[in-house]
Amino acid sequence: MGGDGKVFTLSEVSQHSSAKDCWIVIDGKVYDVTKFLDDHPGGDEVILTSTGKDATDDFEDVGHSSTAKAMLDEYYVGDIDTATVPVKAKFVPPTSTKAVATQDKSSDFVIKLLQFLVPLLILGLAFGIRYYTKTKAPSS
Ligand code: HEM
Repeated sequence: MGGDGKVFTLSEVSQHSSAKDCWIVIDGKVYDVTKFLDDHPGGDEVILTSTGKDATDDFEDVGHSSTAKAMLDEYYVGDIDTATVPVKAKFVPPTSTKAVATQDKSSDFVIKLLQFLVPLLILGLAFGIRYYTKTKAPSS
């Protein structure tokens, strides 16, 4: 089946969400899988739950074989108007980058301070011991 360059909106595609008339969207393309529903090895239910939305992730997550991917062409009816498909939410790390940056800066400062203070402390201790042992030592 050829697409004839047709472009559908997501709401148009959503009108074909039943077992008797079933369209799905995968990778920006619209497929009329009505005739395939009964033959689908994964059953018709899974395909029906993937209607009315971008089913690319559903299709990819299953790990369909190249044979399955090649079968898609047969059901191609047109393209989706991508402007009508909601953009997927992007992953946002739980802590803001600003907080992480400040945390990094303060621990950096503590490390630098310790790098400066610890040798001084050791030097001071060495001088202290030297002074103490020198004054206590019996004079010859
Ligand atoms: C036109 C679209 C689709 C085609 C041509 C198709 C084709 C196939 C084929 C040939 C298999 C057998 C295994 C393989 O060769 O990878 C399969 C399995 C499967 N498909 Fe699809 N599929 C389509 C859409 C979907 C969608 C939208 C879902 C939704 C999640 C889905 C879920 C599954 C599952 C769960 C299996 C595994 C069945 C099992 O191993 O028990 N498929 N599909």
